[in-house]
Amino acid sequence: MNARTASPALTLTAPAKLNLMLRILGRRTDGYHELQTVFQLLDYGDTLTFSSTDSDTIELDCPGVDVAPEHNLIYRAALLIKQARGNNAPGVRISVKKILPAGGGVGGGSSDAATTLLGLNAVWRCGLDIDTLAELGRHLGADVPVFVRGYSAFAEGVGEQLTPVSITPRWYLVLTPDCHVSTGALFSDPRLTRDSAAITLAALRDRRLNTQWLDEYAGNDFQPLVENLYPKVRLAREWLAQFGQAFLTGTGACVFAGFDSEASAQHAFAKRPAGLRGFVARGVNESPTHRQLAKFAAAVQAD
Ligand SMILES: C[C@@](CO)(OP(=O)(O)O)[C@H](O)COP(=O)(O)OP(=O)(O)OC[C@H]1O[C@@H](n2ccc(N)nc2=O)[C@H](O)[C@@H]1O
Ligand SMILES: Nc1ncnc2c1ncn2[C@@H]1O[C@H](COP(=O)(O)OP(=O)(O)O)[C@@H](O)[C@H]1O
Repeated sequence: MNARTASPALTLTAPAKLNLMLRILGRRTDGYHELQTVFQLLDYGDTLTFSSTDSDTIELDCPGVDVAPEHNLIYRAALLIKQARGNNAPGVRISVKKILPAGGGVGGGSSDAATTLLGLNAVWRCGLDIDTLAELGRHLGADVPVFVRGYSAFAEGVGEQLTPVSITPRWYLVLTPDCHVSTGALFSDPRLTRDSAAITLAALRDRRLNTQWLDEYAGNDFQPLVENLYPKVRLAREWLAQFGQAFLTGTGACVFAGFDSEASAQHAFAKRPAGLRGFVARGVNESPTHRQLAKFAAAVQAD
């Protein structure tokens, strides 16, 4: 192995998120929307492995994502880090095990992008700090910074102003209706309501969001429009509602409900209507990616 390819392979989880509440407050002059949302990270996601190669290219093996390789958010994130590194970055192969539904509102593409920024920063020893990586991520998508920072958060602005929160841990059953919702098309739909009242930071109290807080503020402003446009989403959400409050995440199409135990979530999942896909996952306040990165850094240092 030559000096430019000396890093060991690194495998990281790119976790999913749920929007436990989402309010659209208004539209800015640049067309983007002011939001308030609670990002709940999940201990469940895609797996990305970064291996050094002897070439100086970025090779991407990402089956299951229906976009040209150069438009894949993983490739675009890798290019950004390569440019930020400035001097000749070694080659890398990025192999992806994709389990999150693309365009499902669970942030799979954004999380893959954030994990690539974090992973290559470590493998290539770029030394970029989290603020710089979050800023790079913002150019790839509004949801990328929360995954770069790696904590569940109350988000404002277009989703980049983050206040860490501690959410009472729960298990979530997430269902994936078989339809693709375009985020851009929804935001530009004239029927979308954009005038929700803002939650004040004071309402976050001590930043501990328990189930009582969530019961009070839960709801997603995209839900009525999405259910109108995609009846399969409404059917899935109504089926879930027999187990407790059920909501759309992000712009959909996934819907979710919270449970007190894994067993009760799995029990409900086992009863789902035929043909409906989904998964059960635990809500976490810290991203699994950051835990794995800390282990990698310790191993590299000990080497
Ligand atoms: C609304 C959320 C909630 O999590 O939906 P999901 O994507 O997760 O479903 C996200 O913030 C979405 O973020 P993300 O999916 O990264 O969106 P981007 O690629 O940045 O933007 C896609 C398009 O949506 C519109 N857009 C996006 C974010 C925003 N705050 N206002 C907007 O108007 C813009 O037209 C933009 O061109
Ligand atoms: N690595 C990737 N994984 C998933 N989607 C990707 C990826 N790269 C680019 N995309 C594109 O980004 C869009 C949104 O992806 P995603 O983050 O999964 O959606 P959402 O924000 O709704 O959860 C997809 O529909 C797809 O066209």
